[in-house]
Amino acid sequence: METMERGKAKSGGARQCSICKQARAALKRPKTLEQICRECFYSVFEEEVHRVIVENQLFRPGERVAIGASGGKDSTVLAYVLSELNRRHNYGLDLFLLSVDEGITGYRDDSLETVKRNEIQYGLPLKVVSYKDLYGWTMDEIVKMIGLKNNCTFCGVFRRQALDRGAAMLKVEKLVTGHNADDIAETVLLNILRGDIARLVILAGIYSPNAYRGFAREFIKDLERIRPRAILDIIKSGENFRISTFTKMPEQGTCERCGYISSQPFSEFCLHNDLRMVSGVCLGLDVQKWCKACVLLEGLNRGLPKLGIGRSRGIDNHSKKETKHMNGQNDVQGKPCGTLDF
Ligand SMILES: Nc1ncnc2c1ncn2[C@@H]1O[C@H](COP(=O)(O)OP(=O)(O)OP(=O)(O)O)[C@@H](O)[C@H]1O
Repeated sequence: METMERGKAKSGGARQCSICKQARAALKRPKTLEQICRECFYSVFEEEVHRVIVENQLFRPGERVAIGASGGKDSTVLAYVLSELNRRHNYGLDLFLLSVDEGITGYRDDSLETVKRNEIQYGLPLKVVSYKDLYGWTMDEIVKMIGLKNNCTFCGVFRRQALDRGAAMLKVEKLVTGHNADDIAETVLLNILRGDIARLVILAGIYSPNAYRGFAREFIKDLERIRPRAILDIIKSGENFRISTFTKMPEQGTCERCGYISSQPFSEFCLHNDLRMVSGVCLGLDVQKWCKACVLLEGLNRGLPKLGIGRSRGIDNHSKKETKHMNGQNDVQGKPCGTLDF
């Protein structure tokens, strides 16, 4: 969104809001190219969210809905807008804040303070679930064991499942998370760049920042500078993709170990990656239908943290050593190991 500071410099003076025709315009909306004031922006934004909720029949009266609350700007806006619209339009929803405490000192403990303030401001009950309680590990402890390189995989997979588990504890029918247009456009672009069309359809996952995403972010921000609508158009393209009937879509199942959602059974992962699979036993584990969180956790608990972290080109020596160590034998055939990205 372009603020009027830049616009003013170009036009040489402040403009009037094109909606109320009274206040000074504070920003220019990329979506409509209108120059509008702060108050009018709030009301059109809230009205648009309401329209999306109604047109897509996102909720039913009486439903229990959890808001994934990280304490960041997106979920704070989401918590505010949803509680406000629920009250204003009588949706009849029972709203809750749900926070996952990953156990990252100096980061999540700070943002949880914001969520606690939201609990009071919006009068929404808060449930906090922690990695320590759910998995027995904090992210700080995981990083100590595995290092900085692959920790995003643990954080992302555990967070996704922790939200599912928190939602089950709250007995909610729905869980909503906050995503801004930049994030969604990046995700569309990344999925195209990775050739991951299945993900493009479901726009799945709460992604953690990584270097590749950083490049995608810079690229779309550059595009936006040249053409303000670029971000919205990337999203539109993502929404309008037609998937060929040959594209294999991820199947959702239930993890046989923890009972939560798994989008690709670990047995399939073993087969795809040429790991020996004999009647449901892969790497000595009975992993016929394990979710990725369970595989990662098993790796941590066995002191084999790279178990379940796939590589797209060849299996590295460390992983080979780990899998040998687990079985005492040559269970891994040393063939390429695909990226495990649920
Ligand atoms: N620790 C968490 N606890 C609860 N919900 C979370 C947590 N982390 C992420 N989410 C949910 O997933 C959404 C997207 O998370 P992401 O990590 O992409 O952060 P973000 O885009 O910076 O959002 P935010 O500004 O809300 O942190 C958040 O808006 C929130 O709804």
